[in-house]
Amino acid sequence: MADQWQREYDFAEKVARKAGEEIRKAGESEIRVMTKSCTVDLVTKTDERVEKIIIGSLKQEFGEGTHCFIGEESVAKGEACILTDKPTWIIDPVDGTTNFVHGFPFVAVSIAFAVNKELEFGIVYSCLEDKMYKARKGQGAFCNDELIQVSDVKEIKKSIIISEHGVDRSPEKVNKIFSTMQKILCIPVHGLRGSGTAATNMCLVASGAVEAFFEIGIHCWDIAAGAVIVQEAGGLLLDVDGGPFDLMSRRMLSANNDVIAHRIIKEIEVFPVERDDAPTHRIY
Ligand SMILES: Nc1ncnc2c1ncn2[C@@H]1O[C@H](CO)[C@@H](O)[C@H]1OP(=O)(O)O
Ligand SMILES: [Mg+2]
Repeated sequence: MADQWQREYDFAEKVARKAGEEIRKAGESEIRVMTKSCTVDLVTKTDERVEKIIIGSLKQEFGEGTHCFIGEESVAKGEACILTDKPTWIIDPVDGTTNFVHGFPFVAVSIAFAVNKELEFGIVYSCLEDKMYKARKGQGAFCNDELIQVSDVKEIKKSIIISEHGVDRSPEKVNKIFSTMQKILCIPVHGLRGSGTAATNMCLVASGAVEAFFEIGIHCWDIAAGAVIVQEAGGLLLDVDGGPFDLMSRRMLSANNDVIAHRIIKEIEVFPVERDDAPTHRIY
């Protein structure tokens, strides 16, 4: 059916905008910060409240029990993080919580929808910049309703690459992350960047501002919506070892093309992380 999921897609955009408005308003008053797995893994009442608003609105619109939900804060409170064949919303209410707490101006709402374990569409609302990124499978990617495309740069020495360092600060992991960054920086590339939100980072790949973004330790809700946007903008998604992308693996490389992707993969020092859908799942 040509316009199957169109109603969900249109509604998701409205909900993302409403969530973004809530985040903007909340950022103007005092933000009470709490921690989750460790002292640098931050969460606020806004994360929890906005997730409730998003899931509540979706349930009200589409009926209780018809869809499944994977939301960052619900999973943090012990709900399952398993992707089944059922229509499933994958939600990060505030991607870039650390940025939000500090007033660093990149914070995004990320909402994706999957059916039969395939992503149908993704919405990333970068709410402080007021940029609405969206893409639906087979229909192109857009920022504020204008078509976006990945960059056509093929020379790694003319690229900007994004990576982040996550919240796990064990020296062995930090060493691996910085060793990878050092090798990439010394190729040399034009620059290394990071906006502090994975969802926005993926939109920067999709809109051609950078050539690639990779991270190990990322969660499915950080990247599900961005994954559709990158692919629909002509980019590709891979595992950090060059294998197929797996949404639940917590390993992701998005790039404008396979030349850039494989040049970066040569430099990535992989370290183990527990899958999002591991039975013993712990967030960190
Ligand atoms: N353990 C982890 N490792 C790596 N990235 C993580 C992470 N936990 C969260 N992130 C996400 O990675 C980016 C910064 O590294 C943000 O998008 C952040 O999402 P969050 O703000 O929703 O927690
Ligand atoms: Mg996130």
